[in-house]
Amino acid sequence: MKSGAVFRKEQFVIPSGVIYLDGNSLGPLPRIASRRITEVVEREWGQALIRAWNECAWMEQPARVGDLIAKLVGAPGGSIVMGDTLSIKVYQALASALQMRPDRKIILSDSGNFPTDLYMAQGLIESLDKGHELRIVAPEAVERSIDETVAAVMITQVDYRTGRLHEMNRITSAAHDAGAVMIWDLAHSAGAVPVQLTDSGCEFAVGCTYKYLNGGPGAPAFIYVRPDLVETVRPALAGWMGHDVPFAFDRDYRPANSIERMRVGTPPIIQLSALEAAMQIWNGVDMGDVRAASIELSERFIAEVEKRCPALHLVSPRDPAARGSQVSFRFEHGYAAMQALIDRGVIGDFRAPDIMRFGFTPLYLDTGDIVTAAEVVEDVILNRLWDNPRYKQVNSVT
Ligand SMILES: Cc1ncc(COP(=O)(O)O)c(C=O)c1O
Ligand SMILES: Nc1ccccc1C(=O)C[C@H](N)C(=O)O
Repeated sequence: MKSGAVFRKEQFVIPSGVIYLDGNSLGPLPRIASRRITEVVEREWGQALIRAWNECAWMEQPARVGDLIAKLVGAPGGSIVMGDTLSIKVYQALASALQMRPDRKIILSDSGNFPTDLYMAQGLIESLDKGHELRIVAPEAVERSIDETVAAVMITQVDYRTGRLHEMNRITSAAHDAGAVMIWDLAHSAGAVPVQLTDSGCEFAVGCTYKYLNGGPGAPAFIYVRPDLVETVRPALAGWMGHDVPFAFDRDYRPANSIERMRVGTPPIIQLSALEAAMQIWNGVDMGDVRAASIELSERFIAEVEKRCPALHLVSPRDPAARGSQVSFRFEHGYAAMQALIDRGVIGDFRAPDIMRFGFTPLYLDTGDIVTAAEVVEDVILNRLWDNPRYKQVNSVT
């Protein structure tokens, strides 16, 4: 059975024998991206050389691809630009936000945020040396912790460990009621759940493109700035590609009068081209349909796993409306169990100390995959296949 209108597995390279439940960490290779990379390398870079910046419109690519992302996250054209890694985009958004509230010193985030977001905040605070403080509260406590001392609320919408989903509009309204600036990290949201940035009213949003958007390892991040602010935000990283006229080579920095001011340096053209091609997969895809299919798959997976493996404890919210597009289970031997699963073609990942994480991506997963994956989980858990010295814990990616 297929998960409805959004299923398009034939457009991806999925190795045979693999059920891929880690598209929430690194999306698989879209066939169109593979073809496009070859073309960009051989024809554009190889033949056009430096001329390609003009002839192949390389220079406009960060904004052009930003417009494709904008369609998926409910933002207008011209409000998103691509570049750098997500860590850098978090830094830029946060630095800009703090400049907008010079009298306030608190950055509010939650313990479900991904470490790099918190580290970037800590690093920025040190560099600024103006007495800012990072306040980290429990995910459930975010809304009630927003008060008039908070300069910026910086939250990742979907908790990378538990999959818990924050209500974007509610938290944004609470931030605005207290006069704080709202920054959303959409790393686990873009291409996973419906997002309406314009409706939310948030000032900034950032996200990566190598997960649900399938742009490939190291694909550039995106940053959204609310259109009414774009001519006043300070970009923090004053790189030449964000200059109003980069090729005037002025001595002094003057930011572009558009979202382009959030650019920093030379864009990664090959990687951006892979992403631009990968975005074609979303043509005709409704995020509401993706969400419905994702919920169907994740509900089925939870039911199948709980029926078969009482030793696994769900740590994701049971209410699908309160989850992103992933499901996590706690299991004491989770690391070893995940290695055993991966050995058997069911690829998820592990997050310390004991979380087995599974991502649901209806573009290339169907119910049959989910049931098969649950059967393999059952085999690994009930037959203690994890209890093997080969699966001893090391500090690895998955
Ligand atoms: C919420 C969040 N922020 C940031 C990152 C990573 O940032 P970067 O792309 O700079 O490695 C991730 C995942 O790697 C993430 O899940
Ligand atoms: N960028 C990576 C590079 C290597 C391994 C994992 C990642 C991830 O993206 C992890 C992801 N952010 C997570 O939610 O765990």
